Amino acid sequence: MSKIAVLGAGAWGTAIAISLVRRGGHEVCLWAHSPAHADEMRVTRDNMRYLAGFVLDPSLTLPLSLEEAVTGADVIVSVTPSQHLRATIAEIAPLLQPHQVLVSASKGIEDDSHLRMSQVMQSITGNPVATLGGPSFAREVAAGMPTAAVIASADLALAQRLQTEFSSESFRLYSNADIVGVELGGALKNVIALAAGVATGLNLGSNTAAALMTRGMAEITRLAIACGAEQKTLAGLAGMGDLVLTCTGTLSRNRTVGVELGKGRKLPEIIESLNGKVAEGVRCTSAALGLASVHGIEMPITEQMNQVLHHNQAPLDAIRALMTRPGKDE
Ligand SMILES: NC(=O)c1ccc[n+]([C@@H]2O[C@H](COP(=O)([O-])OP(=O)(O)OC[C@H]3O[C@@H](n4cnc5c(N)ncnc54)[C@H](O)[C@@H]3O)[C@@H](O)[C@H]2O)c1
Ligand SMILES: O=P(O)(O)OC[C@H](O)CO
Repeated sequence: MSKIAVLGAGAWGTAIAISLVRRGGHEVCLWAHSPAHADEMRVTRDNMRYLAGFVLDPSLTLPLSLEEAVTGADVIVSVTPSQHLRATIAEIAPLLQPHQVLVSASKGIEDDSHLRMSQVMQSITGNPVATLGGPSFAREVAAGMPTAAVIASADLALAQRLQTEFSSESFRLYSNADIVGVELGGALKNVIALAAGVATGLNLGSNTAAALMTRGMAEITRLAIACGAEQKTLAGLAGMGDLVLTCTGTLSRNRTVGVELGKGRKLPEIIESLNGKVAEGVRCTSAALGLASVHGIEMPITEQMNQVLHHNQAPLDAIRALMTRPGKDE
C-alpha cells in the first residue's frame, strides 16, 4: 500500500489517478493547478475541463494545496505540461523527505536548458526519480482499455517497484533502466506526430505517412543515442510504440495540430481552439533542435516542422524541401 500523489489534473494526470484507483491497494490524490478546477471536480466528481465523462471514485481525494498533496506521499507523479514542471517541483522541494519518489509522466524537453524532465527534477531535488512513457492516450487508459507502457529509472530496482505499484489488468508496465531513451522517445515523437498530421491535412497518402514515421524514428534514434539512450528502447513502447500511436491516432493533440496546419489554419488560432490543452510538440520542436545542435545531430523533419510552426513555412514547401534533399544511404 502506497500513498500516491498525482500533480496535474489534465487528461493524463486524471487518467493515471483513475487507473491507480482501479488497480486498488493505494491511497491516491489528484492535485489540480487551478483551485477553481479542483472545486468543480469536488462538486461534479468529473473532470469536465480535460477528461469529461469518467466518474471520479469517492476514494480519490482532491487536496486543497500542493503541501496537502505531497505530505506523507510515498510516490509523487508529476503530470504538468513540461514547461511548468520546474515551477511545480520547486514549490514542493522544501516539503520533500529524501525517500519520496518523483515520477515524471510529462513528455517534453525544457525550452532553454534542453533538459529532460527527470533532469529538471534532479536539478532541484536529490530525490529518486523515474519516468512513465509509452503509447497511452488518457481517454483509453481512463476507460480501462488494455494499454502497455514503460516505467524507467536509472535505478532498475526502483523502476521494478513502481512497475508493481502501477500495473493492473488493464495497464501493463514494462520496467527499463534507460530513462534517457524513454524520455526522449516520448518527447520527440510529438514533433513527428505534428508532421504526420500536416501530411494528413494536405491530403497526402499512406506512403507519406510511412516515410515520415520511419525517417522520423531514424532522427529520434540518432539524437537519443547521442544523448546516451539505448537503441532497443527506441524500438520499444516508448519509441516506436508511442510514435505509431501518436502519428496515427485521431485522439492525438499533436497530430490534430498538424492536420489543422496542413489544412492552412494558422498556429495561434489552432492553439486557441485547444482550450488550454497542451500539444507538447509545438514547443518541443525548437527545444529538440537546440539539443540536436549541441550534439551535432541532423534532424531534417524536425527542422522543417520548426519552419512551419515558427517561421511561416508553407506545409507543402516543407514536404518539398524534405523530398529534394541530397540522396542518403539508409
Ligand atoms: N493526454 C494524454 O493522452 C497524454 C498521455 C501521455 C502523456 N501526456 C503528457 O502529459 C502531460 C500533461 O498533459 P495532459 O494531457 O494531462 O494535459 P491537458 O492538456 O489535458 O491539460 C493541461 C494541463 O496543464 C495544466 N496547467 C496549465 N497551466 C499550468 C501551470 N502554470 N502550472 C501547472 N499546470 C498548468 C492544467 O491545469 C491542465 O492540468 C504532457 O506532457 C503530455 O504530453 C499526455
Ligand atoms: O495527444 P498527444 O499528441 O499529446 O499524445 C498523447 C500521448 O503522448 C500518447 O502516448
